[in-house]
Amino acid sequence: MKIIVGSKNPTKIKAVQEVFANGVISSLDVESHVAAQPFSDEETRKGAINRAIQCAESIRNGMGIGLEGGVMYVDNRLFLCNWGALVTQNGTIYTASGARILLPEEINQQLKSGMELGDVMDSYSKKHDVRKKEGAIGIFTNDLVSRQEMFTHVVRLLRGQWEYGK
Ligand SMILES: O=c1[nH]c(=O)c2ncn([C@@H]3O[C@H](COP(=O)(O)OP(=O)(O)OP(=O)(O)O)[C@@H](O)[C@H]3O)c2[nH]1
Ligand SMILES: [Mg+2]
Repeated sequence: MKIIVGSKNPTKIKAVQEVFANGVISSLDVESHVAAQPFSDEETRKGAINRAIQCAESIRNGMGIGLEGGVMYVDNRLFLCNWGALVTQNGTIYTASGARILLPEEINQQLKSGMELGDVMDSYSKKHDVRKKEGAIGIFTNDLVSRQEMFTHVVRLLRGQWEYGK
């Protein structure tokens, strides 16, 4: 099975490689066509779908997978959210959401000022390219759950729905 992942972020690519271990996985830098920092479940999910569609349309006899991180509010508290989409060669779209975790209020203020979480996380954690390594979810779970592990769970949910629907 040929699969194109709509990102060059290694946490996303490795998640798909783990779940589709026998697949032929490649990656494509595609636009999410949503804000660089999605601010709701709907916008984050749309970004994942947009990525997956572009990937599916770029390959014959293969599938596209889009993975998108974002933030959303529950009771006025800012949570990290994650969404994935799988688009089959006949255009069927499966979606699934991933783990959520509360973000510190100071990060909420910085995102509301227009910053991207990835940039905020690097300065907050005094690390480089957190978005490509443990992720915000890794930082705020004391590395118990990494961004790749979180996306792996999302991709399993996508694959499971695809297999059930076959
Ligand atoms: O450090 C982080 N740890 C995380 O756990 C996380 N989840 C989301 N984001 C940020 O939210 C925006 C959209 O996310 P995103 O899906 O576009 O991710 P990305 O930009 O890293 O990948 P990609 O666009 O190259 O595929 C980007 O600013 C991401 O950095 C995170 N940053
Ligand atoms: Mg991005």
